Amino acid sequence: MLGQLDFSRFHRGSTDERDQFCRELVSGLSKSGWVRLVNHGVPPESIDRAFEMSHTFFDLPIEQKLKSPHPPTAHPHRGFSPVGLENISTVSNYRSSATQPLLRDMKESYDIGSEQDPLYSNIWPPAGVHDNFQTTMSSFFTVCYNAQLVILDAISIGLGLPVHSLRELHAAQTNELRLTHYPEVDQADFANATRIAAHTDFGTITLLFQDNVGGLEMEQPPGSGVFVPADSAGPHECIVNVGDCLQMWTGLHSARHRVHLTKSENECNMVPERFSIAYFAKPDRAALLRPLLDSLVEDSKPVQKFLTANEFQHMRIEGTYNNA
Ligand SMILES: O=C(O)CCC(=O)C(=O)O
Ligand SMILES: [Fe+2]
Repeated sequence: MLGQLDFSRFHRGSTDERDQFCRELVSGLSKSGWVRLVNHGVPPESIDRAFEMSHTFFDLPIEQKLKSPHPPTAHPHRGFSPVGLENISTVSNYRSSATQPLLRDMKESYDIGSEQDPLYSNIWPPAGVHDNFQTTMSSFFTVCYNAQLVILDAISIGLGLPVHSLRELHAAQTNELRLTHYPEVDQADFANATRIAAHTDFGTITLLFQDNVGGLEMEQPPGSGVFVPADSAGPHECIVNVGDCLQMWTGLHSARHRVHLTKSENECNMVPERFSIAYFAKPDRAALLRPLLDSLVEDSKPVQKFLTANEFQHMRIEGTYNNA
C-alpha cells in the first residue's frame, strides 16, 4: 500500500524541510500518479458535513432528486445525474493500449461548480427539497478550492517551478465538485456493468474523499493494465491523483482508476452502497496545455498548436452522457 504523506509538513519547519516535502510529494505522484494526503487543508468537520448532506440528498425519492436535473447532454456539467445517465467506459480507451469493454456505470452523482463561474450557473435543489444543501456545498467548494491552490503550490515547488506557476492557471475557479453514490447492487449485476469504469480525470489534480466501503482501484504501475486497491484510511484522508492537464503540463502520469467492487460480505450477494466526494481542479478555460518544463519540449518538433483547457475538456467529456 502506498505511503501516506502529511501535508502539515508543508507549513511547518524550514524552507529546506518544506522543499524536501514537496520533492517527496512530486516523487510519489511521478511513480504512481497518486498519493494519500492527511492534514491537506480540508477540515474533517467540513468533510463530515459534506458526506452527511450527500447521504440525505441521495436518500430522497428519485422524483425529488430529479427536481435539480443534470441536462441530458454533457454541458453544463451541473446537477443530479440518475443511474445510467453518465457512462465513463465511453472514454476508457483514451491514451490506453488496453481496449475496455463498454460497461454501464451503476452510480448516481451531483455536479457542482463555483458560484462565481461566469459561464455556467449551478443547478440547486429547489426550496423545500433539501434545505442547507446549497449553502453547505458552496462553502465546501470554497474550502476545497483554497486547499487545492496550496497543494498546487507544493507541486510547483517539487517540480522546480516558481511557487505560483500552477496556482496562476487556476484563478477563475473552473473546478468541479462531484458527490457520488453507488447504490447497493446484486453481485450478478457486475456482468455488464461496473461502479465507475476505468478512466483518467480530465483536469489538473483531483482531491478524492471516500467512505470505508472500498472498491477504488488505481492502475499500478501506470500503463500496466494492472489495478490495485486504493482503499483509504477513511473519509478524512484525501487521495490526490494527477489528471490529464497536469500530465500535459509536467509529464506526471495521469492516474487511470476505476471503482469495481464485486465482493459481497453477506449471503444474499449484495454489494454494499458506497459514497465518495471528488473535487476536480481544472485549469482556467483559456489556459494553454503546453509543457511547463523545458525537459518536455522536443526541439525536433515543429511549433505545435496547443489546445486550450476548455477545448480539451469539451473533447474529453463528449460521449460520457447518453445524448451528448
Ligand atoms: O468514487 C470514487 O472513488 C472515484 C470517482 C471518480 O473516479 C470520478 O468521479 O472521476
Ligand atoms: Fe475519476
